[in-house]
Amino acid sequence: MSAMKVALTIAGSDSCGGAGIQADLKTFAALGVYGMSVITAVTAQNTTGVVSVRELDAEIIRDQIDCLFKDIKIDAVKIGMVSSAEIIDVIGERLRAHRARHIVVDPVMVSKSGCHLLRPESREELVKVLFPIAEVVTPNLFEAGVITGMKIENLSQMEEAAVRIHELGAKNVVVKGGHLTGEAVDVLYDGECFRHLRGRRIETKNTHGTGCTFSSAIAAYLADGHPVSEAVRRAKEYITGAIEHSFSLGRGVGPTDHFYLYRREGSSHG
Ligand SMILES: Nc1ncnc2c1ncn2[C@@H]1O[C@H](COP(=O)(O)OP(=O)(O)O)[C@@H](O)[C@H]1O
Ligand SMILES: Cc1ncc(COP(=O)(O)OP(=O)(O)O)c(N)n1
Repeated sequence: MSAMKVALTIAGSDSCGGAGIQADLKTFAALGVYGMSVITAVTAQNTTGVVSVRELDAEIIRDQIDCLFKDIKIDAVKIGMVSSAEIIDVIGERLRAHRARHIVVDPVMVSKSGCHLLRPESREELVKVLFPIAEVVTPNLFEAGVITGMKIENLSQMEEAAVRIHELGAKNVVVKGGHLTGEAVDVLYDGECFRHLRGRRIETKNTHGTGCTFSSAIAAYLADGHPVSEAVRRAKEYITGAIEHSFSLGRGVGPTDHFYLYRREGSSHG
């Protein structure tokens, strides 16, 4: 039997479990990878929005990272909500020190409900410190627009944004088209070629945590030894299925289902 693969998420906690650390750990588990977490911030959040945010101190973030890397071989790392420049700096410095491999950066900026999960004044630091250590970065249209200063409304603009983000140091860029209309197409750029990852658009309001789930699925497949293009292709298939089986929870935007493949026929949810 081959050794268990291990993935680490460095992200914020989402109290309602649809995004952040909780979505990442569910994704790792569903994909058969052992999941570990470094929490950067705690959000009080439900399906209708984010009520409040508390960043953790840089020291406890550093200690979480150091104690894991000193003890355990980590096959891939996903980075989500990082909140502030100080937190970004400690993550970048410690991941470099530990020579972390297969880093996926989801440059989370604002939640779907409109709450800032990264201080706007720290956006440049995120790009400067975390993009050069990333194997894959996964901006959505808004994030790609902020990073490049472009207005992005179609596939050719997504390609141009991917090239510019690649120039900022990320080895592979996936610009996600989840917020366009029509087919859900993402653009992968590896510095040489573009690949269009096409998925059927699912008509649902329940898309809480889609970006978190997609990026942690990429990390899980990288941990499992897949090359980037295959990891991204499989992650796209996984998020499409998870959105297809998303469900209503609470009064707002419900979560995706990570475990639909495991449910016995006949079981149901709302
Ligand atoms: N309604 C949908 N139907 C199918 N795929 C979707 C839908 N919404 C988002 N996706 C896919 O989910 C992934 C995450 O994208 P997106 O929702 O844009 O990220 P974020 O949560 O960062 O805004 C992408 O692969 C995107 O194409
Ligand atoms: C703690 C935390 N991290 C990230 C997000 C954003 O998640 P995302 O997958 O981009 O989608 P929405 O939550 O905005 O639907 C979050 N909400 N909370």
